[in-house]
Amino acid sequence: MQNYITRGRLQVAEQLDDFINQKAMPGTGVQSDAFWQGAEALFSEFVPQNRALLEKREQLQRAIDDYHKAGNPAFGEQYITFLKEIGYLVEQPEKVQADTTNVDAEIATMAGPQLVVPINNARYALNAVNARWGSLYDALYGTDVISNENGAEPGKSYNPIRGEKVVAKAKSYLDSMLPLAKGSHADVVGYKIETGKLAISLTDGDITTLANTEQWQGYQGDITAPTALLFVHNGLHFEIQIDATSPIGKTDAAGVKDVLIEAALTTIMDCEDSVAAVDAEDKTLVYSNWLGLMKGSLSIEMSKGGKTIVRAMHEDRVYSPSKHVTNQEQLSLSARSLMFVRNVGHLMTNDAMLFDGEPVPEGIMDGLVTSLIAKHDLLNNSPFQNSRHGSIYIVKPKMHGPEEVAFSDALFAKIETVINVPKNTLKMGIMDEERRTSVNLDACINAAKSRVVFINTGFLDRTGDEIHTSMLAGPFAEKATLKTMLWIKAYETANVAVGLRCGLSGKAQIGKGMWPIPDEMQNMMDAKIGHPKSGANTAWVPSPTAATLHALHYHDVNVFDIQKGLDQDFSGLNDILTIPLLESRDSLSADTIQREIDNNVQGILGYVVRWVHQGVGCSKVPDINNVGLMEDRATLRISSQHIANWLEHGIVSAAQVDESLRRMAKLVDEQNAGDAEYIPMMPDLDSSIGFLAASDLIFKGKEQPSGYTEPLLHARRREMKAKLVSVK
Ligand SMILES: CC(=O)SCCNC(=O)CCNC(=O)[C@H](O)C(C)(C)COP(=O)(O)OP(=O)(O)OC[C@H]1O[C@@H](n2cnc3c(N)ncnc32)[C@H](O)[C@@H]1OP(=O)(O)O
Ligand SMILES: O=CC(=O)O
Ligand SMILES: [Mg+2]
Repeated sequence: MQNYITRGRLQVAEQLDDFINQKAMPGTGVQSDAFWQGAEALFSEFVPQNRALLEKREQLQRAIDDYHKAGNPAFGEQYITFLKEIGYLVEQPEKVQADTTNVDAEIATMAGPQLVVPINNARYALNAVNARWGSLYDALYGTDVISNENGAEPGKSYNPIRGEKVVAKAKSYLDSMLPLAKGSHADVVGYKIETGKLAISLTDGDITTLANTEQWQGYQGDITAPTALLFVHNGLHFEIQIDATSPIGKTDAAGVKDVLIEAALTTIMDCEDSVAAVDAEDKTLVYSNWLGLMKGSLSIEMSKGGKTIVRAMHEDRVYSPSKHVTNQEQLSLSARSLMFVRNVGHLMTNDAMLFDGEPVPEGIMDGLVTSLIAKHDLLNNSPFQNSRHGSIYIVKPKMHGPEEVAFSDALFAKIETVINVPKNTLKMGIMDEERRTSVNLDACINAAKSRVVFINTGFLDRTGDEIHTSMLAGPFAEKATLKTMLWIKAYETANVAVGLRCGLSGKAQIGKGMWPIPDEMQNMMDAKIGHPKSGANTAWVPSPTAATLHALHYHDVNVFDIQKGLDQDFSGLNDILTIPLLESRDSLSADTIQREIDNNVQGILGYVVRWVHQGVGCSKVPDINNVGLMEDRATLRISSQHIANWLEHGIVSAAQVDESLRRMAKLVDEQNAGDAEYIPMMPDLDSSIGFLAASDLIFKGKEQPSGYTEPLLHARRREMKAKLVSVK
């Protein structure tokens, strides 16, 4: 039984109430009585509005379903007219100009990777905030960007053949990021500072310097024997690290031991799709990690490589600057990724708080509590600073259209009064990941034009919404084909164009989505160069290593130059609205269908069982070819909606899906056999809560609001938690 503390019309779970009053609030200048009175007023104003917005989603979906059921054309003029008539497609405002102020450089004027991390995993969250800088040597050595050919397998201990390949590759990157006036970094035998300038000795005895001497920013160590030289290119810093006594440095003619590069400029601390947080206990953990990050106090003891270490947030990096940079004694650069917090969307409620006896909309609670916590950063209650401009960065996911953005904008304004911070302190990252947002993006930006700090194409949720919205229009193309079709290309292009025409360049991020194959880094390198080339100044990566590698793309491409040459008037509406249906049912062989179902079912089970049984919100799950895929709630939405769609249109039968579920459950249990924490689904599948959750997600997929997976996942996780408590 949950104990609640009464706060006017609110009841707050005791554990959360204690956390807010005793940990989060002290030091914010916010008084308990005023806070809870403000919170009560906030919920009373916004709960009914939240409900009405959800009802509007349902109403539109019913109208769209009826339209398709009646056999109307799912394209062209008639379709567009219909979408306008029902209020799905709204009149776009003429000229939208974002006027957000006090935005940190990492968001506004820099271009580089954005890391996303489940906030309830302190170990990963700390790793993420520290991923502002990454070792290029480690990133290359540890991934398939360096091939195993010719004896270069990673092996158990250091392989010098692989090491040589790493150094050669890193130096070729240096040649393009930091060209020398003469020769190559591969031929350098010494990097020295002489009379305030860089003197770079080459194997042929010549001494050269940088082609552009302004790139050199400073150094660490003694001026006569620097341990690090700092450079800048395309606004990103990097260091050549020198130590001729280190294991790597002693094999290098110039004593270079590593190249350290600025990597994850920003990180999204995720309370949403990568976490499983279903009750007061889980939400308190989420919020307390955020508090630790905002107060700079989060740390964990962990064992790694046989050693116990303490992981905490990194101190700034300090250099002696070169003369053309500043006359000051020291140059200090942030060693931490600038943090956003992703709140949940408008759909879910959570009984960590009750309002008039009902669980509150979780998004409202997240907004209030995460903002209160972030006030510590504004008041410098931390040895570190997140925003140097007094802003709190919140990502709002899964908003459908401009009314929902306007709701968040008004909510943020009210939260500002409750926690007593200036208007527009709370900034908004708008996920462009629902179809109604994509087709009304100018209006969405307009609805938060003084807060917007990013628009990001969350193509995974967007694909799930694509399927759900047009569930009754016909069977969809195979899952892998969906991401190559007209609609998605137009959506991606339009997002950048809208961002540019709304004045986001220089003020906000135009972002691209996640690389969901964490171990395929060479493929990421081939694919993700497309992001800066498309004019996006950030894109999501799943890990610090991926951030380090993806950072190289922003050296290859100057995004802000690209943005200047792009067509800002692109609309692509017809293409965006072209539903990616299967061209012909006959093109699908029985084998293809079986494979598609098995693959989807395996992904669903592999993810869901850990979510429901263990509370793990983001997993690497092997697909049918044994390739580990990042699975989160958005990828689950796609897989479950896809099967629901094929069931609806008779491409597969319920019996076939059920057979696949049972066969794959055995396989998934086997794949997890090495995990001591894993709770198997077998042998009694019909009473396995995880298995039943996966099955519901498919068979009840058509009825789920917008095809979201949260309602079923939360219910089953709560059931599992209750069961685990009862057997203790
Ligand atoms: C559609 C969307 O909403 S996408 C957004 C949601 N998705 C995400 O947030 C993805 C975040 N990524 C992850 O959670 C993980 O990378 C996974 C689940 C994909 C893979 O995790 P694992 O299988 O544990 O990774 P793996 O074993 O290869 O690596 C673990 C190491 O990498 C680090 N790591 C992995 N991912 C991250 C991350 N996102 N941030 C920080 N560190 C990370 C861990 O700290 C760990 O290092 P440590 O031992 O020094 O602590
Ligand atoms: O949140 C990201 C997505 O792709 O969905
Ligand atoms: Mg998403």
